Amino acid sequence: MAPTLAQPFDDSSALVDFVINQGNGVKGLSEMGLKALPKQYIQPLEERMCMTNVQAQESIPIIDMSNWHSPEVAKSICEAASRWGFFQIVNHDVPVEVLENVKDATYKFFELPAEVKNNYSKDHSPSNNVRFGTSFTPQAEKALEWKDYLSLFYVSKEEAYALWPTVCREQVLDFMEKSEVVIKQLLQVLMKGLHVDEVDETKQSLLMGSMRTNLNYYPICPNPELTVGVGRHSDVSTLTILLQDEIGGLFVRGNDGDDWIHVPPIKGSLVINVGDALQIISNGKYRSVEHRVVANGSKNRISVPIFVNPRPGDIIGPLPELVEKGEKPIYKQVLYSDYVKHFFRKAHDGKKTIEFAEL
Ligand SMILES: COc1cc(/C=C/C(=O)SCCNC(=O)CCNC(=O)[C@H](O)C(C)(C)COP(=O)(O)OP(=O)(O)OC[C@H]2O[C@@H](n3cnc4c(N)ncnc43)[C@H](O)[C@@H]2OP(=O)(O)O)ccc1O
Ligand SMILES: O=C(O)CCC(=O)C(=O)O
Ligand SMILES: [Fe+2]
Repeated sequence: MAPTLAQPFDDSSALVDFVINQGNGVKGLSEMGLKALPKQYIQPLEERMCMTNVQAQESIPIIDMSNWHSPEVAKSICEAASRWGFFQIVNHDVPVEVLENVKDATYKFFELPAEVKNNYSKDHSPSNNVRFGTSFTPQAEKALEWKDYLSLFYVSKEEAYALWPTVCREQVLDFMEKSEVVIKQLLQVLMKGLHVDEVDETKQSLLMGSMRTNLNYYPICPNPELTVGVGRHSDVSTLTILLQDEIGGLFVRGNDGDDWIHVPPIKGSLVINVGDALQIISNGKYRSVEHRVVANGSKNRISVPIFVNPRPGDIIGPLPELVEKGEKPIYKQVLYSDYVKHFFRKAHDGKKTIEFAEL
């Protein structure tokens, strides 16, 4: 029986069929006008956001990039990456219209009919490099997450033109291309902070040899307090460059390890965070920090992260420059694609992914 508002889903397989197999996603559930959250999305108490754990006085650093190569700015970037793992940048070189265009394109993609979006799902997409999905890894999760996404792994412009959805491909390509300048500035400063003065081609390729952009859509949720948009995790990237809209809802783990800090939307800014790959490469000097996204009861939210990564075939481990100076390595050498597969095969579990690389 087709789900209706009066008779939403008779069993779990009907929900999975509607949300995952038919490509309606949580956007489809939200637009049915459900009065209550389906039980599959109810998170255990300990995974729900509790406002008493929010540190309202704290905030992650906001860094003005107009003088990015000055010693003062470089120092604040390196300090933010080691202390917070997260910061926002303003006055960077990515034009504001590029940011606006990619947000509009994200809405355009999610407004497509479910059967069109479903052509990009794991079961139907012509390539693993383009994937429309919902939640994080539904087959491994006890409770699902209230998020739909399109994930685009960049290989070449030609492949993007051939495979990526027409409604968003140019805008995503433009966002990725224009962000490269700031990514290189940040990596140069961060490497200098490790006393690695030259980022040669080999190092550049290790740090930013592959890129993936996700378009995230968090629709209005009937009981936002019972679920999550994205559960606690750290990214597996080197750096993540995140564009969020004006709604808010991203929280970052505070320095004391218990509290959460909201990342307020700032028009024209980009949120930067250190991923596990950079924590490993820097032998723990720069920290990938746990973060999560809450669901919203009255507004749809979008975000567009660019995950800047090593290439899947790269071996990552603490930089030889650090170990040669006598630093004791705390991580082993791992094949990056093995690391990423380990991340994707389990539900979000905070900072646990990095244990895969610990010595
Ligand atoms: C989606 O919500 C998210 C995502 C994130 C992502 C954070 C990141 O940092 S993404 C950066 C990922 N790294 C790369 O893209 C590096 C380059 N790519 C690779 O190394 C490979 O493409 C691969 C990702 C390792 C996939 O390798 P492959 O050999 O093709 O193996 P598969 O069998 O296709 O995939 C393994 C396993 O992972 C699942 N998966 C793959 N890609 C994605 C994806 N984009 N989104 C979700 N899940 C993906 C796939 O389903 C497979 O699982 P099975 O159970 O089917 O075996 C952060 C937070 C979020 O909420
Ligand atoms: O939507 C956000 O603000 C963050 C999403 C996120 O953490 C991710 O996609 O890895
Ligand atoms: Fe993330």
